[in-house]
Amino acid sequence: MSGVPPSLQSINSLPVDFRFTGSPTSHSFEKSGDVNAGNSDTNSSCIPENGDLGSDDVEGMEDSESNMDQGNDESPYNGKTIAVEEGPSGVDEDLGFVARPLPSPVPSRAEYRWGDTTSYAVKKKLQSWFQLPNGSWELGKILSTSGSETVISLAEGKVLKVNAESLLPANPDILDGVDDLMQLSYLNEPSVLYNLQYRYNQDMIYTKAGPVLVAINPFKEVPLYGNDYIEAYKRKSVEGPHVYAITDTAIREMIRDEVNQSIIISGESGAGKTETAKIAMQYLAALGGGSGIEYEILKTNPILEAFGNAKTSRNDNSSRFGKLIEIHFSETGKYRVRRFKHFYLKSLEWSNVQKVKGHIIYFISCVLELHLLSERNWI
Ligand SMILES: Nc1ncnc2c1ncn2[C@@H]1O[C@H](COP(=O)(O)OP(=O)(O)OP(=O)(O)O)[C@@H](O)[C@H]1O
Repeated sequence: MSGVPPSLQSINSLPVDFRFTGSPTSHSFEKSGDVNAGNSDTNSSCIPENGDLGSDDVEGMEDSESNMDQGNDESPYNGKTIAVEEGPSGVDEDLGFVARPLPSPVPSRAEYRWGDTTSYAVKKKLQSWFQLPNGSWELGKILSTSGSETVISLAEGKVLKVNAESLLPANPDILDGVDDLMQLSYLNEPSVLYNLQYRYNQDMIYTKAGPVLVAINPFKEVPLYGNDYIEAYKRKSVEGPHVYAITDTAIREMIRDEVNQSIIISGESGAGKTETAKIAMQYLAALGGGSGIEYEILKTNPILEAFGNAKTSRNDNSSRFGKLIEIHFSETGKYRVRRFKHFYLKSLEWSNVQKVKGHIIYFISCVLELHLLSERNWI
């Protein structure tokens, strides 16, 4: 398996067993002022030739759009307007039941927020994202606006009349590929997906989201690892988002604040949790000077995997065990950071409870714990 999603599909609209297909550079989604890019696979067949898809919303898309809404009920991006229903509430004497109170027509704070950015984008005629009925996002340029109706030009010269509230503002080109999603002016679903894809196309598989590191599985070798990179992150001569940087921060904060640290690696099966844990351990092992028990533990991985892994429909090398890896550091490490001969790794395996016990634990199947211990407590 390799490659990127064929288009900027909505997270909520991804089928359960969505697979990556195609090559890493195929189907790349360009963003330009002319909006002449995008995925030709997107659902153009449902768009009438005159491009006029109705005024309130996109006509001719009702069926598929309502399907889309069903899949996106929780999304703040589904462009739904707030239904203001009128009618009595209280006891209905004819029917003899207590009518439920009607939803408040007052938008929530979140709705105000999204509404504000959308109207700002429309007013300024910024590039905006429009969600097609198949869930893909397409970039459009706002041509004109009157009332709630907006005319946008999409890829391949398609011109649509849409409800302004169904649009989400896109970020200016200067923010393309920022290494922290927090830097985006507009933090909405298509902007996040676009930014991740933009970086992924250049083999930048790591992106920060504040203190969280987002990693995209490249399904190929990427030139981001090895001694040169480890040295660079140790010296802090590079600052790009990386597992090495997260691991470095964890260890430094453990030593500085004398507080144990945990690195929680979560993601669906095949996302790359096990590989990511190994990359973090490589960094710790290198801090230990490149010899000692830490390397021995790393070398046991293939043996553990031989017994504890299996081929599944999602991953040729799927871990059948959850992993908790505790790494104990001596207090003296505080002063002699390089002397990690004092630490040892203890790798605990427990049967794969996360696969049977459900959702939440399922996503937390690899935890690295860094413990600062007094040497006299060592076993
Ligand atoms: N950083 C990476 N660089 C290159 N390939 C990777 C990387 N991360 C993951 N992969 C590829 O993806 C495959 C699946 O990754 P991995 O086994 O770590 O997934 P997982 O999240 O642990 O899955 P599961 O929950 O099923 O055990 C790996 O065998 C490897 O081929």
